Amino acid sequence: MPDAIAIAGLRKTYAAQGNAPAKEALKGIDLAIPAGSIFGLLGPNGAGKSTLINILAGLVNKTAGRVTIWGFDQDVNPRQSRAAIGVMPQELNMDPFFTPRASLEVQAGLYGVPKRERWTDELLELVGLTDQANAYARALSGGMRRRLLLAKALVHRPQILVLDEPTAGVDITLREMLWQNVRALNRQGMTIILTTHYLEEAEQMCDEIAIINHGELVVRQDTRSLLSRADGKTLVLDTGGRVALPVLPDGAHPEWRGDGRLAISYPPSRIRADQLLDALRGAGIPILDVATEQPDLEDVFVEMTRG
Ligand SMILES: Nc1ncnc2c1ncn2[C@@H]1O[C@H](COP(=O)(O)OP(=O)(O)OP(=O)(O)O)[C@@H](O)[C@H]1O
Repeated sequence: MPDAIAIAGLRKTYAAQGNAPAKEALKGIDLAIPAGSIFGLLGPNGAGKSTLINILAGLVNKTAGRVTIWGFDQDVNPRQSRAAIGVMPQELNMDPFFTPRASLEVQAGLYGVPKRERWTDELLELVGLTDQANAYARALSGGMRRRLLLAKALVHRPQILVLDEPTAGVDITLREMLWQNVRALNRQGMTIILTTHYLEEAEQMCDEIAIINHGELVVRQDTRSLLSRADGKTLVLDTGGRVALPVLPDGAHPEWRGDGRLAISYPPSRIRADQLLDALRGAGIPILDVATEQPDLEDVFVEMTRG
């Protein structure tokens, strides 16, 4: 797969303003995002995610480094590199006097999309705004505005779609609709980059994940192997009530839960589940039911961004 985006040595320092000192928001990021992926960009508040996205979108000037979008160097071919990317921003401000249809037409005009190549009606249909096509934007609900922002990001048929916190404060129905849209676009070949604070969502949606912290890339991995980095699993057993426990393999930590079940956390890199089960059975402890609990992205995230 060629890279949709290649970033090398990317730095951003915001100049000092008044009493605020200069701020180094990105400290030399190297990152390649493969074409066709759904890529998650995660990090705690202030990590530099918006700065990175705004640089990609051409809204913030970088201090140093190279950004190549769909094969076009941002400094050499600014127009082509901008045309390859569409950004759905976080904030919901929009012109209150434009209807959704007019908004999309204006946006298409800004990108120089000729009239016959516009797909306004299809876009309105795609995001479920056909019925509101001619309503004033100020009459749209927050959810409808968000959908309009998604449509606006797509007017010029970009190869890469960037979503900045697309589901922050959005209800379940809208969230599902957004994700259906995003998956459908991805199936058609569009590369998707998203930031989100909902780690569960990133875990479900993203093929690959990068975590940045304090302006540095701390990890970039496919989601599955990232999850397996957290070396901790839990075996949860119903032993029919509290019983005396035998000695367990070194590294296993048993604990009785409030519901009377026995939870044994262990590092799967060193201990296998059957060693634990053998030890219990060897001590004559009945095992009425077994479940396992895997670490999730939240665990990995906390581990990677600690300190
Ligand atoms: N225009 C600016 N001028 C000065 N400092 C800025 C500016 N924009 C961002 N910063 C600082 O740069 C750092 C990175 O901010 P950024 O908004 O990129 O983080 P983020 O990861 O997007 O955070 P969040 O999840 O809260 O949106 C922060 O310390 C922020 O205060």
